[in-house]
Amino acid sequence: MLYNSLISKNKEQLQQKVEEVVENNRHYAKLGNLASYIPVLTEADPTQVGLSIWTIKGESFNAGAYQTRFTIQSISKIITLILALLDNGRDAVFKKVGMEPSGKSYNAIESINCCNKPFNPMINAGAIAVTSMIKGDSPQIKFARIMNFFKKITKSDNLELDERVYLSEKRTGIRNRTLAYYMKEKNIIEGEVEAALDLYFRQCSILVTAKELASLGAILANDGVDYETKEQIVPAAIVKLVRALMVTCGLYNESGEFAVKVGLPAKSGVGGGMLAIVPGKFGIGTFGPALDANGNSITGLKILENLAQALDLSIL
Ligand SMILES: NC(=O)CC[C@H](N)C(=O)O
Repeated sequence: MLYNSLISKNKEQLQQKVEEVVENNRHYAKLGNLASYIPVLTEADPTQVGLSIWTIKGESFNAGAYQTRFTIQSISKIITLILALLDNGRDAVFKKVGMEPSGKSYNAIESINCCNKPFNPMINAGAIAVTSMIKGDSPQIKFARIMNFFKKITKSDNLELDERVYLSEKRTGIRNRTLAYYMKEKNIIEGEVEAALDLYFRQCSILVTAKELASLGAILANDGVDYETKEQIVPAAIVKLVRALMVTCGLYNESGEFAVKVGLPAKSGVGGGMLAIVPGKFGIGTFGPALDANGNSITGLKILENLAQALDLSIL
């Protein structure tokens, strides 16, 4: 495989490739738009592009705005899903949330299936339901548990909440409120609806970098084992489940096209981040806040497509 020969023989070649794909795809930013339904997100610089690769041997290759901080948004859904699975077990979680692609956008009003469950944990409705299952005696304790787990799984102590983005979304998140109240009526949301929404808005507003996403990706590529300490942070069976949902639902109604063009488990966020996993090899984090019509980073998609082709990365 090209990747194997690159990593063992010539690290400079891989570093060069990383820089090249960032430069070659920069211009696509012009074709996208910032997420304006969360007003503070329109303050981002749409021309920024960054890429980071973190291997399971602990090596990293970076280019462009890979250290710029942005809100994690929907990429947080995979981390809270892992925590909810650890807290409640697989049966309890999937009693309330489905495992099928919805074929609709991440905040579609048609997010609930015929059994009154949200289609999957990667769309907003499913993620809000999952977040409502996280354990803790108070909202503060629940958020502290989420934050600590985010820090552990990204191997970064620098994570913090972007208070302005959080308040901006809390004020304007009417669609998420609508979905959550409907799910409360159907007994999907546990506890108070506003408390679940508040926790969800907070988890989405945690600041990360492309490099931190790549590090998280490396742990998921390494079947849940921290590539430095060798600690099993997430059981391998949960990693498999999450990677499967990323392939089928991670990019919402663009997941099928992405599987054809790239062929990797991935998750996007409207803050401009993308995370992709190359099992057994490395994690990839990208940043580019200009989004396509489906809410996925336009430069992130192009970068991943180019990288997958150049390094023959598809797992399919
Ligand atoms: N796709 C996304 O990143 C959506 C996350 C955003 N916080 C929302 O709930 O709408």
